[in-house]
Amino acid sequence: MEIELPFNFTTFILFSSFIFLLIKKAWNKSIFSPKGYENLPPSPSKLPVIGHLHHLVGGLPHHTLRRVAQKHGPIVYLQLGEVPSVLISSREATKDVLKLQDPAFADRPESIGSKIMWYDYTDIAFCNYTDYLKQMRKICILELLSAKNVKSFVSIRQDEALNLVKFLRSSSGEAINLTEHVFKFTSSITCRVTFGEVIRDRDTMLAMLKKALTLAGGFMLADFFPSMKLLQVFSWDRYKLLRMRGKLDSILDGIVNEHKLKQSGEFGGEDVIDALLRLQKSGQYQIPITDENIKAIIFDMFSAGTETSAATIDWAMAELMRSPRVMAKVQAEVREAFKGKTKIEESDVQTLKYLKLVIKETLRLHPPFPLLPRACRDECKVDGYTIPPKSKVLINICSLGRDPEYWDQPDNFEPERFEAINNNSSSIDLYGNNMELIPFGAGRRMCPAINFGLANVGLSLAQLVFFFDWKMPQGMTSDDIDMTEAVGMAVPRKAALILVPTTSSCRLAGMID
Ligand code: HEM
Repeated sequence: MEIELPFNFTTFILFSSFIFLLIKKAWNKSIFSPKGYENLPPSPSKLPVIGHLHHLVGGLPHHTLRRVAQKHGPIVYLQLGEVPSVLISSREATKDVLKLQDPAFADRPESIGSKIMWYDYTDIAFCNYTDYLKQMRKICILELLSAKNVKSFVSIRQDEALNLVKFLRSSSGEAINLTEHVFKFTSSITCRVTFGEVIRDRDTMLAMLKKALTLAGGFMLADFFPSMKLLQVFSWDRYKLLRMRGKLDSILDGIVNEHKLKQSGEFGGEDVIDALLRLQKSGQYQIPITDENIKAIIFDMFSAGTETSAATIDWAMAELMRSPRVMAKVQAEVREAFKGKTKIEESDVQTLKYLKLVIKETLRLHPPFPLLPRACRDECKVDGYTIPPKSKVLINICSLGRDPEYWDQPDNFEPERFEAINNNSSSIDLYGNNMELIPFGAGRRMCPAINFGLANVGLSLAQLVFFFDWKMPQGMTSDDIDMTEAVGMAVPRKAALILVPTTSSCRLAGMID
């Protein structure tokens, strides 16, 4: 997410007038300094009006902020425009925020993008920690993504993995866009789980989602000056968001109404919308569930479930291609485990120890959400420093995963780091217990779908390396794989991964025909 800078002429005029007004206001009232707070965390140099915003320029925010932390320490106070913000980059401070003081930091920061697209924060991911959120998270964990339901999604997952394998077999020896097909794979699973089918508007929704996720990260210029309503009104991005929301609303209205007429899910006859409609009708919850709430939650599932898993599979394949040793080792493990089988079962995937390490290492280097956004409602203390009320708190998962204090040769892709005996990293899990590795977050806002996400990633990767050998397109080597990250809330790779699958017929025989 780079900051949107208003460089076209019309906005330049508006922007100049706005800056003039701000300077005047700031001069008179010093509006943006958090007055009265002693012992704020250390800060870099600050400019009038924009505060520390200039420190975000020059790359994606998790990288620019990592550089800020390297210079100023693990807890840094930043005044991003009008928004008091705190950057957290050490294991100890993260534990303080996500574990020891979890309830105090369980809100989410506001952003125009998430407010518009996620129904005024009535979803789960962007909602503050209110009674409504507690109720909806409970529903999500007990009814929608319970271990029982995640198991019942197995047939959907296997079906879609098979479709992917069949497509790749038909393209054997040809260069294909793996990124695109992996994205289709994860979005088909999320669609079928959420809507009961791969909806005809899937591609429109995916295109909207990509744009919405880019704008929802809280890095739009207007997000930094919430009191400047004019800036919001004239924001071109806000206009784009409102148009997208209108379109999204009519698609989701159609889907919810269809479900009201006919129960159409495929696992146990109930998909996520069916389950939400059932709970709405039962009236068993203290806070009534409205149709708007249902639309917010299903867009949440669709958005949180699609790009995160797709990006993880894509990064893992890119890393495996760049590391033939690891690719050979994981292929050997998977091929040995599936030898003689006629079907790949999820229970078999669960036994693949090295594959699990590959996934862990991928998530360490490439967490889909490198900056965990939290907010505190009241004044708090972290490591003795004052965190002003309503601060935006950004936990830099990317810094934690690559800190040389916690990891040997942190930039190397070395799945073995998690298995070495007498190595502290061997006991590190993904469940929010070890703050140096928290790709699913931690504490009461931790990802409620960790098992679902890991199952999607595990099954697809196992099939990709079991059935196929992978080569670079002619004239290219694995050094040509571009590992640049793209702008987006879940940070995917910028360039598509173009690879050539080849397969041996004996491995496919009996398995997919
Ligand atoms: C590799 C896959 C995934 C990764 C790495 C991931 C990561 C995350 C992270 C970092 C958070 C924020 C946690 C925090 O603030 O502490 C989160 C929240 C969330 N995730 Fe996931 N996720 C994945 C897959 C999924 C899937 C498949 C779904 C649903 C179908 C999902 C649904 C959610 C929801 C609803 C939240 C909001 C929870 C809240 O704010 O209380 N995620 N996820």
